Amino acid sequence: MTDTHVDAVAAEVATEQQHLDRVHAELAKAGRRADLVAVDGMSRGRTDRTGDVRDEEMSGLFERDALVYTAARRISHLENQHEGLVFGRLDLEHGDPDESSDREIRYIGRLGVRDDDYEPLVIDWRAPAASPFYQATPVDNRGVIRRRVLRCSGDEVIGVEDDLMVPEAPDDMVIVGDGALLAALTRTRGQQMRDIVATIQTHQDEAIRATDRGITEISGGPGTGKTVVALHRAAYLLYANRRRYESGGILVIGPSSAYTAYIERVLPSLGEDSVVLRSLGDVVDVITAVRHDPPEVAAIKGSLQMRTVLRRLASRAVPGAPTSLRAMVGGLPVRLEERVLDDIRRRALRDRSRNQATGYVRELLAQAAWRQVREGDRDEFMDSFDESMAIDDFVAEWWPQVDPREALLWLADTELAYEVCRSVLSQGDAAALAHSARETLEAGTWSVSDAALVDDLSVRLGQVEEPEREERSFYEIEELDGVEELRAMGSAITAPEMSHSLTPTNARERLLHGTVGRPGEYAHILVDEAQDLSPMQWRMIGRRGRRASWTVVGDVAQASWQDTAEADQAREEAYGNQPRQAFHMTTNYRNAQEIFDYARDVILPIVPDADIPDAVRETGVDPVEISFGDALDTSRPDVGAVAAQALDALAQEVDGSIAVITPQRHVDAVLSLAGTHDGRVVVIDPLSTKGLEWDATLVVDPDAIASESPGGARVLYVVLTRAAHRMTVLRPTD
Ligand SMILES: Nc1ncnc2c1ncn2[C@@H]1O[C@H](COP(=O)(O)OP(=O)(O)OP(=O)(O)O)[C@@H](O)[C@H]1O
Repeated sequence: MTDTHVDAVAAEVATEQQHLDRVHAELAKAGRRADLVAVDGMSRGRTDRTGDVRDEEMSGLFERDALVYTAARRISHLENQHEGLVFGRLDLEHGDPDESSDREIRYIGRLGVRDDDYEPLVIDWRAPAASPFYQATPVDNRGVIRRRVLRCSGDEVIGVEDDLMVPEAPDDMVIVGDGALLAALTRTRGQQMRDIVATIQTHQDEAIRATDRGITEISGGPGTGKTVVALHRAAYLLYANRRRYESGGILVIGPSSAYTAYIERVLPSLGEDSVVLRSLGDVVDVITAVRHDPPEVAAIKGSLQMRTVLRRLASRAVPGAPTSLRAMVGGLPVRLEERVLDDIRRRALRDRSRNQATGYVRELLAQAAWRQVREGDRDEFMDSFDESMAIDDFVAEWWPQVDPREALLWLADTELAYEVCRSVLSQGDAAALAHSARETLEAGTWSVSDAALVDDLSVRLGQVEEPEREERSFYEIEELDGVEELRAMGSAITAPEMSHSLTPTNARERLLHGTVGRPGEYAHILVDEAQDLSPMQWRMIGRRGRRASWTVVGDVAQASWQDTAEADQAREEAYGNQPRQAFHMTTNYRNAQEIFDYARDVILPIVPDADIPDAVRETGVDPVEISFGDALDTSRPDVGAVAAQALDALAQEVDGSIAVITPQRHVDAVLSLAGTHDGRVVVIDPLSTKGLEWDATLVVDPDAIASESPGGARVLYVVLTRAAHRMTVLRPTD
């Protein structure tokens, strides 16, 4: 770089700093007089010179007015994140490009800010006036001469990167840098996902701003930005139609709590904190599951055949309930045998949901009792029946309120499991369900696939009617704390250990704390890693989006759910009859090309039609393979020692986060590496890596990962596409 160039860059940075200072001065005033700060949607009509404003955008405009008073709070939130409130600048031409008086400058930021004269100092990135920032290309420049990305640290501009959108820059315009995208991709990743608001690419922008009607499906191979695009879309929807989406709610579903912890900063950094993030294990209130069932059990629990099993569970007699009624009512002996009681149960369940049928059941019992007695005055008999404490006791035992979780635990009785699974599942599968329920009772924690079953049962049984809601119990608090610990480790590996000191009584109490509520409904549902949802999980999510529009993100080659036809059927039911639009992403922004080539060679022989994107960035460094000794080969260091050494090397090469990804069989050998290298290292199981990424990964025993995982090589493919810059693979000696 020549001295003149350095001076020119410094001058550009100084100019941008001046503008940023103006914005901050305005914001300081906003703290005192919040009504002078406008979120930009307030008058998007005035700033959009390129097109008409649609009706719903206008309603969005007025809704944003209401946010004026919260703007200062939001902005201070953004400041704390050090993300840079203003990140872009457009120089547009309105006539002769060489005539500086014909030019317009627009600054683009996370929120819109206006000065006292109501002139925009910053335009919200989601406003139509900001769209040329994302849509302009040299081929179709949309009036843009120069697009500039500002890099800021707090309120200081530390650099600029320009893209020139016309063949030659006007004489008075300086062009700096090689473009912002590559700079962003080369940066260290850290522990949490960052927003990409400054470098959204044109094809991504199209998916982000697509109409909110019906179903939007976003597909693409690993690292193509599906997740980050979907999250920006959520922020866009809130902007474009705030009334609908803020009051109706947006639900974002991801595969694991490690994933929700990973993405949870993106929306707040875009100025939105009203979106509900849930992992598949905590969609149902009062259940926070992180434990995974073994693949074969998860496959049974996820399949649509469970509907029949759950229907039978919900309608059978309560285990241990009396099988006949014997009581004296009004001095007369009442005897109702099992067959009569069964008929009453069936009739009650035909007309009502179980937990709402208690009064009705009493009526049916009274009628049956009268039919049997037929002596004296009917009304008198009915009154006596109504007031009988013996009948109260009987009803309490025979027709108690049934908690859906309790009903699922009935499966722990193998005979009962055989009965409700008859002709639907094999005896082996029924026994596996029974065994799994017993394990749940021992562990005191639900598995991720149990959540969808509880949800289904809760709808079948109806809301449990309780006198009043319980306080949050000791076990609930403890369980949530446990989850935080897991999040911190970024690993589900230790889940079963949380329960080692539980007695059967408090394990049960922990499983049943709180009350399962009705499924909440949302206006928009965003599902990430959709290829992994089991049919029963689609039903669970579908219940929350009966009137919702959807954004659904996935890649079939990364699937860990095998029966795609059944999952597709359940997905169709969840969508309902809504229009669809599809977007396909083809550029891998995450993996260095050398890393992705390695992963591609693993997946293509197994899934020949896998969606293979282009990786845009090279590092010149291939993944490293190292072998370790095992019980049969003690001439080489064991896996723990080799992993520690390989990790030291990776930690030298990258500044950011590192994951050691290990199959169950090597967990003990590598667990002590978690938290090393200044807390940069997590140890994580293969399934929990879905949707996440690190600067470097250490992949332990890939063949074992494939053989231990439900999706086999597809899960290994996920694992091999998690590293941005470096990857080391450890294999046992042949
Ligand atoms: N336009 C962009 N500018 C900067 N970074 C980007 C851009 N698009 C994507 N990225 C980065 O690429 C990485 C991969 O994105 P993301 O996790 O959304 O991909 P994905 O398609 O969901 O991946 P996978 O299916 O493998 O989980 C992230 O670090 C993301 O920030």
